[in-house]
Amino acid sequence: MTDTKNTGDKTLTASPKTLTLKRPSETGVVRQSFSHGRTNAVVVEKVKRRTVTPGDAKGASAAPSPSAASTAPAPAPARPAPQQPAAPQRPAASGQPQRPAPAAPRAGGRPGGVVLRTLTSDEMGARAQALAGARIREAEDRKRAEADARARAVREAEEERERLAAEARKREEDARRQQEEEARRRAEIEAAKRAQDAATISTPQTAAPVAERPAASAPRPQSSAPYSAQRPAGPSSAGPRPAGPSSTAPRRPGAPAPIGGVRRPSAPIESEEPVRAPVRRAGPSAPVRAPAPAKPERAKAAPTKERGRLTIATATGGSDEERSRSVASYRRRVQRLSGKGHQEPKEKLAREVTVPETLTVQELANRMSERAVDVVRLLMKQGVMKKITDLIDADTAQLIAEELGHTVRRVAESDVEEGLFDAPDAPESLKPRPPVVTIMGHVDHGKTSLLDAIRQTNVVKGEAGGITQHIGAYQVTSPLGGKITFIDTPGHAAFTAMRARGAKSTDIVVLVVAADDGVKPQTAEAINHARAAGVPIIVAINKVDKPEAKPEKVRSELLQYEIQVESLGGETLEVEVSAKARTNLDKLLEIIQLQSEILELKANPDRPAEGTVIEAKLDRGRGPVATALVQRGTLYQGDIVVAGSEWGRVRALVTDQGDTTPEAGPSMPVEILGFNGAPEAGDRIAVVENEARAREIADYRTRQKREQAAARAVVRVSGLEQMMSQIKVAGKKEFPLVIKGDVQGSVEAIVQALEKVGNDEVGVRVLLSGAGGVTESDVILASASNAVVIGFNVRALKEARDAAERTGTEIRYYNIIYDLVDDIKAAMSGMLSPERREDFLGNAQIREIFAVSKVGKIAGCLVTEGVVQKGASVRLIRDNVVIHEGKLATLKRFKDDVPEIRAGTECGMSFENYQDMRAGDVIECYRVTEVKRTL
Ligand SMILES: Nc1nc2c(ncn2[C@@H]2O[C@H](COP(=O)(O)OP(=O)(O)OP(=O)(O)O)[C@@H](O)[C@H]2O)c(=O)[nH]1
Repeated sequence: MTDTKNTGDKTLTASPKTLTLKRPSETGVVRQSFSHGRTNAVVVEKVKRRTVTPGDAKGASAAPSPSAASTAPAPAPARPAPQQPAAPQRPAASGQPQRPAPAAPRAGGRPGGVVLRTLTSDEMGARAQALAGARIREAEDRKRAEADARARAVREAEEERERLAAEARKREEDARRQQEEEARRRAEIEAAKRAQDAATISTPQTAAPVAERPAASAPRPQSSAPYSAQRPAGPSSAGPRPAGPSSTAPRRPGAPAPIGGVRRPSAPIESEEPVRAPVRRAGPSAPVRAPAPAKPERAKAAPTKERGRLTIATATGGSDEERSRSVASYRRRVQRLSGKGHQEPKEKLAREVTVPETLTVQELANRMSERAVDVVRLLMKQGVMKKITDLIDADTAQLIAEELGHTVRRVAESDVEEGLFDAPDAPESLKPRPPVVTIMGHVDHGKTSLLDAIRQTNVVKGEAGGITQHIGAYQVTSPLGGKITFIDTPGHAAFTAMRARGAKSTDIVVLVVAADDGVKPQTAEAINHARAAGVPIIVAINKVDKPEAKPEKVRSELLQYEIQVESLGGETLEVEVSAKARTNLDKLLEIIQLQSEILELKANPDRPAEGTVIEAKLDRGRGPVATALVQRGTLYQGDIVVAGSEWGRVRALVTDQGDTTPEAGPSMPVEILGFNGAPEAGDRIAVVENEARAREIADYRTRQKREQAAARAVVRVSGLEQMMSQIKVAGKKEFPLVIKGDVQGSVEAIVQALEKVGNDEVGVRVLLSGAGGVTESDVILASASNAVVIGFNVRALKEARDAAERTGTEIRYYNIIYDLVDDIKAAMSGMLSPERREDFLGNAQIREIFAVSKVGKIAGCLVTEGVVQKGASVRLIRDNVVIHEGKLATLKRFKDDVPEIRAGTECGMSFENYQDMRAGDVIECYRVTEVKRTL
């Protein structure tokens, strides 16, 4: 232990062994500067130590002054000295300076350690200065803390206000939603009542609306779970509304008053509005209740994400914590919570849906005003997998439409033609019209000559080969003043179909019979057509100028066909004419007019026109041209017309004289320009109200045509017989042709004529037929099928000629139908397989069978009849049954090969590839020759 005494200017330290005298030799003040701006002055003292031996101790002990002895207690005898020297003594021994130890109160309350000297005035000044600085800083800190507290209080008040405002909005939304729920529930109950479904209305109407929610819509978004779970607790647990900040919360004008009272600001909102994490986080007093597990995580993550973000709120001095949801965001959230399924169901409109025979899924959906995807879903439910572009039939469409609560009106596609033709006319609107006369008769009996004579024109000379090849229609004026329309039908059998059409649109048939030729097959045919059409006949006995003319014979021959002419006491008018000599032509016209007067032919001219196409062609300069006969109404230039699968706007009307006319009344033959394509002879023409209708009808007819063609292509097998015949047809050789003609009628006639040329084995196959020149595409089509192109009264275009040369396709031109048919017939004959003709040679009987090595079996025979020749065909007959047919391989007389053996001679025979001969078998020998056949 060491006792230290402060002796004023020196310090005496006594220990049992050593006594150290410390003298302050140097002192100073060191100023310490700290980083936070404070400074401290420290007094530094340097002490010199001197070590004294025990001998010196006396002197040393005697040396101190009595004052010093009285103040310093004698340490040595009072306290036991430590055995080992104190650690601090070592540095003292080394003579190093020692800093005074800080004064620490000892247990006895006496200060121990080094006694410091008093502070200097500088030190005191520095200390006072430091103390003053510290006080100033302390005051500043206090002020700052107070300011912070105030700002925090303001912020908290603001935040509280925001939260209450949000709460008020929430209450409004709740109220609105509750009303919607109520309305929806009422609607559901109404619907349930309508359906008279007792089960669905079993839910009590007085039940809390929120409690019904999950039941009303099973699949709810996940987020709606806490909402619905907590919702009942809200209004019930809220209790009476406390007067407080909530009463000042902004309320939307017109919005219903919040129900259920105001909740306490913290806990209920926390638990009910877990999404509002930022607001909750900001509140210092907001305890985090236990909401859905995911939500607090999101709330924690938010601050790190938003840290450092510059927003308007932060820029204007606020903080992120003060942000609140916008009304739109709130609305979105409410929508999300309520889910799509909770939207008030739209009132269902039951429609009358027009369902045609087929329609696409999309089309059906459009007609029902439903979503196509719903229709597809319904179809899938019924096991029908369809895309929206797929076609469905009317039955399926009806099923779907009725499932969706609509009514169905089924319509047929053919309904597009409804009301197109034959609308009845009021009797008072009917006015007399000219008769339409068709001239019929056998070939070369003078039909065209007669008409020509009547028209005083020369049509005969212009016709190729002198044969009428298409219908012409003309109007003439009778001597009695009235007009008569003539239709000139060709007389050749190939034109039967066209003639039949002519009869249909005819009021009177003039049957031309040549007096020198009498009644012929086609005369009879014409009679039948006229009868079938219910058209009266006028007999014109022609060529009476000829010396060999026998009109009486004609009259009597007609009796066979139940035509009794007037001169024989019958009702059929007859007149002897000569087209050549122009005799009795006026009489013929008079008779026609008289007959028409008897018929009282009338039509309403003041209605949209109807008519029949007599002929149609593709004219190079004028486009498609249809020769038509107007039968009812009046056709005007500019009218929209439909004929067959073609339609168009009438560009021009041309009379039989070649003049254009703005209109064509009943019974007037006229050429119509403006069709999109050439219609077919016999097609009925109708004027329609607009292009859309015309297009609809044309489309429908095109579809029908295509379907009919496809139906023809379908092979229907029923019964073995039909199957066999079809195999035969399938094996039929075909002569493919592409036929192009000047007019549709000619082409039709050619096709019919050629179809008659074939037989069971070979026949014509027309790949394409139509009016117009031979085009490049015709040639390409023909080359693909190795077909021949026929041009009747037309020529090939240059490109077509080039294509034909390139592909090696043959183009043949004709202007006479007979030549064409004969050529095709000859060509087809070449395709016939030659006829096999069998010529009997002789019979031989097998007497014995010899087995010869390397050769095989040899039959030893006797020729019983005729001759047997080497290489000839043979039949082996056993018991009258043919058991082998083949060739005779060897024929030997003894050992020599011979070409033939005559009856009564024995010989040896062997067959090609056959060994099973037996004694007693008969060998029939014959030769096969092939004969070329013709059609
Ligand atoms: N002598 C005489 N010859 C006639 C008379 N009428 C027509 N011919 C002749 O009979 C031939 C045939 O006349 P067409 O008018 O072409 O006979 P078609 O019935 O029209 O013949 P297709 O058009 O082929 O059906 C022609 O050579 C006429 O000159 C007539 O009254 N007297």
